Amino acid sequence: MTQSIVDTLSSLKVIPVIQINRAEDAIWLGEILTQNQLPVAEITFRTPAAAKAIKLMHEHFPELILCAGTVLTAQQADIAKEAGASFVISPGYNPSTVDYCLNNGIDIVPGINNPSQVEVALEKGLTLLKFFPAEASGGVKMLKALASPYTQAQFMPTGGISLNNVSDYLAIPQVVACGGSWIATADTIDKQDKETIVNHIQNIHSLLKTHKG
Ligand SMILES: O=C[C@H](O)COP(=O)(O)O
Repeated sequence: MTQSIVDTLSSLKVIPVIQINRAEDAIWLGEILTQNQLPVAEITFRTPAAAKAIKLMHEHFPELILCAGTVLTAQQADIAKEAGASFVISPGYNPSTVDYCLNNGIDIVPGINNPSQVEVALEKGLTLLKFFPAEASGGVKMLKALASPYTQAQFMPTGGISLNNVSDYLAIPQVVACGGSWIATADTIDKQDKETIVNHIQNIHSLLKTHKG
């Protein structure tokens, strides 16, 4: 992972986690994200449209930081990279997928939610980790406890995060950015409900203006 991408994620603070059913929706969605100063998206491999959606978003908005989420296999990691994703994210720590990515120049942010997984990741040289599922794993209290022995680790908490608790996570110094599907849910994307998505982004910006750190 390049420091420049980590710095950009850290300045944006929130990553929309996107499940897309019609790849073409990636175009208007990418436009909304870039026009509303949240130029970042995690497109999840939870639908057959994921790869094409990544490709379309990357082609139309090359300035947008694009990653592939729910990457479970080496093959998906390859497809994501080929489509234009800058890095891939997995829900858990899958040793074979991680090793494949490390050996093939694909940046990966693996999911962890306990100390043993953090240590396995650090041993591989991976310091940016997804804390997932954040709320169900103990939330802010758990992440603070988990982060404290590993000063070199940084985290992207995801799972159960919303406007109500995102500030609490961002207040932890080792948190780079939080992921969340609430910004552009699968349902709002299916309905092409652009107004709701823009409102969510504007609410994030309003909240972050008051966020210290
Ligand atoms: O990896 C992505 C998560 O499933 C998103 O969680 P969320 O829907 O609670 O924001």
